[in-house]
Amino acid sequence: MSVSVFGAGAFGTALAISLAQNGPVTLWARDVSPLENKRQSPRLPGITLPDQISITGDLEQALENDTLLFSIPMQNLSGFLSRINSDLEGKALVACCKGVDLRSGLGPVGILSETKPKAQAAILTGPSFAADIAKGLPTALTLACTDDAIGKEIQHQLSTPSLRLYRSTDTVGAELGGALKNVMAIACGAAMGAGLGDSARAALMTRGFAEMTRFAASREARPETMAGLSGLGDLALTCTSDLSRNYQLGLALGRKEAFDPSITVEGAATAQAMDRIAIDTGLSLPICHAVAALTQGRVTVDDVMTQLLSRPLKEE
Ligand SMILES: NC(=O)C1=CN([C@@H]2O[C@H](COP(=O)(O)OP(=O)(O)OC[C@H]3O[C@@H](n4cnc5c(N)ncnc54)[C@H](O)[C@@H]3O)[C@@H](O)[C@H]2O)C=CC1
Ligand SMILES: O=C(CO)COP(=O)(O)O
Repeated sequence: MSVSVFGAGAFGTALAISLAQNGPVTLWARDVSPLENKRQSPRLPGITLPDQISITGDLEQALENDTLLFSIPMQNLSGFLSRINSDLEGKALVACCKGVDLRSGLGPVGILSETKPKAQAAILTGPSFAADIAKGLPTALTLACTDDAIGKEIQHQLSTPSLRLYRSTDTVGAELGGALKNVMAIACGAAMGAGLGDSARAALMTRGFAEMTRFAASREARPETMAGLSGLGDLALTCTSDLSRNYQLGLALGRKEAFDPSITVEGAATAQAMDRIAIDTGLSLPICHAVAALTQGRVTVDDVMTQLLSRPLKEE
């Protein structure tokens, strides 16, 4: 089966580099010139693309392959898919992005399924920094697809000597884990940036995980998915590493420093999307609510901590 990756940012390029160990890969980019000139992505400087990767800006050509990976930021995924006229029947569409779409409240699998119902949607998600994947460092991810036979094919096709994929049929749980852990990483970064300490971060990670699990249960996701790579695994990575952009945004907010708005930070829009869902459904999602207010500049870290700590005492 042949593979195309759409989106030549850090993650799309890293995946293409890893997959090139298995055979030819097509990498579609909005702007091919930096890739063609230097055989490097500006988002992954210093890492040269292997010859197995063909770069193209021609959407139709890239769509000819059987398995299509979408590494486009979440808030742009729906708009990008609307540019594709074909129904992509018979193809496997693998979401490689994390978040909840602000307009629809859907995750990436939901967007793929709604836009291209004749194709098979799946998601590749879990703890992985693009630079680690591109360097061939060992990484384990979740590949979730509701059709287990197709999931098995994709799992084998996308596993490489350094990228180990675990399979699941719980696409809802997998997409929620990846989306929500970014919100929690902003909260943890903010706590650390404001000097609140490691104990506060541990509390936020744990209560954040409880919030993720509670919301996932309301969507009938499986608890073990939340406890796996796509949930707890990615939460642990993103809430504790300075390499995470979501955590970096949190640090900047906690330190009252500016943050470059061109950097892809999925958790900010996702917090807003989750806050809307919480209002609509009556579910309690206090950390999502706090991060939505914080990233929109409506409150300070001090306000957020006062709000969170003054909530009524409850059972764990
Ligand atoms: N960078 C990382 O370590 C990881 C990123 N991810 C996820 O991958 C997704 C993409 O993130 P990155 O690659 O890191 O971001 P990035 O900022 O490095 O790259 C985003 C790419 O998407 C392209 N793009 C943006 N809007 C587009 C549109 N409307 N049409 C076509 N192309 C468009 C940009 O040109 C750019 O090449 C995010 O959802 C992120 O959460 C997941 C795991 C690891
Ligand atoms: O999703 C990631 C790690 O699994 C990357 O995290 P950031 O988007 O916060 O950099």
